[in-house]
Amino acid sequence: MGELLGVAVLGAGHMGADHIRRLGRVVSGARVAAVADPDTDRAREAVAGLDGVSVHTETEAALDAPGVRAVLVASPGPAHEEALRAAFARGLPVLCEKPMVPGSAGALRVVEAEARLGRRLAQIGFMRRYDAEYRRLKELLDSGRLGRPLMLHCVHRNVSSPPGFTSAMLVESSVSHEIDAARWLLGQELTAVTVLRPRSSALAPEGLLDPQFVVFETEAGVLVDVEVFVNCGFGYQVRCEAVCEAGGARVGEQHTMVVTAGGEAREEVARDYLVRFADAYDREVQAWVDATRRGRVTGPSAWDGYAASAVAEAGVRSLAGGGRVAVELAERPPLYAGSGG
Ligand SMILES: NC(=O)C1=CN([C@@H]2O[C@H](COP(=O)(O)OP(=O)(O)OC[C@H]3O[C@@H](n4cnc5c(N)ncnc54)[C@H](O)[C@@H]3O)[C@@H](O)[C@H]2O)C=CC1
Ligand SMILES: O=C1[C@@H](O)[C@H](O)[C@@H](O)[C@H](O)[C@H]1O
Repeated sequence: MGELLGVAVLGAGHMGADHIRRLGRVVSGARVAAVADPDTDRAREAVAGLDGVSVHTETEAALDAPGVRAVLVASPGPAHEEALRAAFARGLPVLCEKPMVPGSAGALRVVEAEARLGRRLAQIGFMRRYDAEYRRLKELLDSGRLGRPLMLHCVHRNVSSPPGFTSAMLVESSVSHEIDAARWLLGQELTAVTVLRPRSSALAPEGLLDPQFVVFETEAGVLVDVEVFVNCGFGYQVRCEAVCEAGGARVGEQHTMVVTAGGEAREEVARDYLVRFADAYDREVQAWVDATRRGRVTGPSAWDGYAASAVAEAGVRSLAGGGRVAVELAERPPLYAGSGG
């Protein structure tokens, strides 16, 4: 069906390399046209075996490379605002990894820049919305069969944190997924956050507050708790249980194979998000490619990215000893009516 969508990928690290593989070999309708990464060796390694990809050190050079019609941003969060603005300036649709921009001020600047364009160009990489289990949970909650949701209990565990991961990033980077998932599942904004600090694990790097226990309140009085533990050592686990007036539902427990041998049953645990959410990333990127080729923008919006950053920022203030911190959201521009919570 027509010409392949030429994509410029910014950042060829863990996520960028995986998205390059996905665009080049998994999804249909797209090809990698250009890659930008200051580490050109890493970029070249990521595109090995793919034809017709130009490699650059600068964002602008990649966006202006021949054949580029869309952008996938997989650079570190602090580089996202500049990348989004460069894409907007060229009218290029963009799939931007989370967090859209760390910090509410920069995230709001992105929302305002897109609102000035008068049309959506950005989709934010909250892939849980494309995970089969989370989608079933969303459908069940929306059906009303369980009555009104009262609480969500969430678990988010990583084997180990990457170098440079800070205590604030447990909220800004890891829990940003639960913030978006809760807003989406419940169809409500989160209005306050309290971050509690249990004693830190001996497996956590010196000075890292890990684990943390985060409690969100929503505008309709639902409580959402999240255990986030990014150096648990034993596996990647993401779970969510909804407790409603007429029943409950859990996701995230069966995403595995159970091996029975030698008189015992052994359950495999994913090692990381690339394994646990492989299908969700595939569906996310395929949906983005399909919509982009039809001239549409769907999925989590820049407003959803902003709301997640504003909630996370309140969480970081709470983590720093602020107790219960209220979330202040800017007025939602009409462009985003019906978007997210
Ligand atoms: N959706 C998800 O589940 C996940 C999302 N992420 C997000 O993906 C993004 C990248 O994370 P990782 O791949 O883990 O980081 P990484 O550190 O593995 O890779 C980042 C790459 O970006 C490059 N880079 C740095 N500045 C750049 C710039 N201005 N322009 C282009 N490239 C630049 C670095 O040289 C590096 O190769 C982050 O926003 C992160 O939060 C990461 C892991 C999972
Ligand atoms: O987005 C992600 C990482 O950036 C983050 O660091 C991890 O905690 C999450 O599990 C992963 O999905």
